[in-house]
Amino acid sequence: MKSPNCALTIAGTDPSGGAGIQADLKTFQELKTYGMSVITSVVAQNTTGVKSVHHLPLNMLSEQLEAVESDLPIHAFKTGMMADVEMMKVIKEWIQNVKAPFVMDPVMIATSGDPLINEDARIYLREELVPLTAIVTPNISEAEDLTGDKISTHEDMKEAAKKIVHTLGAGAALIKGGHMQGQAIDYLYDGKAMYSFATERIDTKNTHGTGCTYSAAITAYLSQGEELHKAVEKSKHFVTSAIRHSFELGKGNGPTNHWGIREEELTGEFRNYS
Ligand SMILES: Nc1ncnc2c1ncn2[C@@H]1O[C@H](COP(=O)(O)OP(=O)(O)O)[C@@H](O)[C@H]1O
Ligand SMILES: Cc1ncc(COP(=O)(O)O)c(N)n1
Repeated sequence: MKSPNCALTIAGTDPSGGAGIQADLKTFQELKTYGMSVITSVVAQNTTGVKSVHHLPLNMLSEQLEAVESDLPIHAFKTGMMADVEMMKVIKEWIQNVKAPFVMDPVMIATSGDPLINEDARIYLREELVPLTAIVTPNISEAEDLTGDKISTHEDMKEAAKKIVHTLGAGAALIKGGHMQGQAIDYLYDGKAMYSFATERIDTKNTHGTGCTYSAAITAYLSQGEELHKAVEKSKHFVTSAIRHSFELGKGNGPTNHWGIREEELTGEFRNYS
């Protein structure tokens, strides 16, 4: 068999299987992408929240990165939880030798409200890592943190996307509207054009891992050579299906369904985006 497209995630874990590394690998697999993973932190969490976190020693982080990069192709990679500046420095050094699109999910707070990254790390992420990205995918509060501006309207979302590209130096910015009212609308700005991706709001609390799943899907499509705005459009479809078919599991915010898209292929429920 020919060699597959290969995607790597660099992120924290979720033993309950809905977010982090576990969500990323499930997404890669669904999208026929060979998935690889480098763990930054082991997180004891479930659908109700984060219980405790253990950061891997820095040498283990760099040795994992080296183990993957020295042996296998990387066609695209993403980062999720990177808890502190020391870890980010190791990852930055590694990124500088890798010639593949970098998708950053600027993970700061879990859906449960628990912080996943410290204050110094927010600044380092913004100043040193955002400029290396092909695309950064903040939700509303992460976009507010990155830009320093309050976001209340769709116009504010578009302004934030432009600022993240033109002022912070990202390759592109996708501002996710999951936490706004009304339709679930996301805005993508790639430095030239503004695109919007809209779906109906699905009435569910089971959204644990949506951001991880979305950015992993974008990484998978980019690893296949898909053009950026097409990769986002297809990923919006993927994450919407995952939310529509999400699971009533656990006592908190249940996980999304990574095979939701297969259920829709069977029943023919496809959506178009503006
Ligand atoms: N209830 C919902 N119905 C439909 N789409 C949603 C819903 N909640 C979130 N989304 C979508 O899921 C994706 C993840 O967005 P968001 O929840 O804002 O990110 P995060 O998980 O990082 O907080 C976006 O495409 C957003 O529009
Ligand atoms: C290790 C890890 N990374 C990221 C998230 C964010 O999850 P969500 O996609 O729900 O914002 C999480 N809960 N745990």
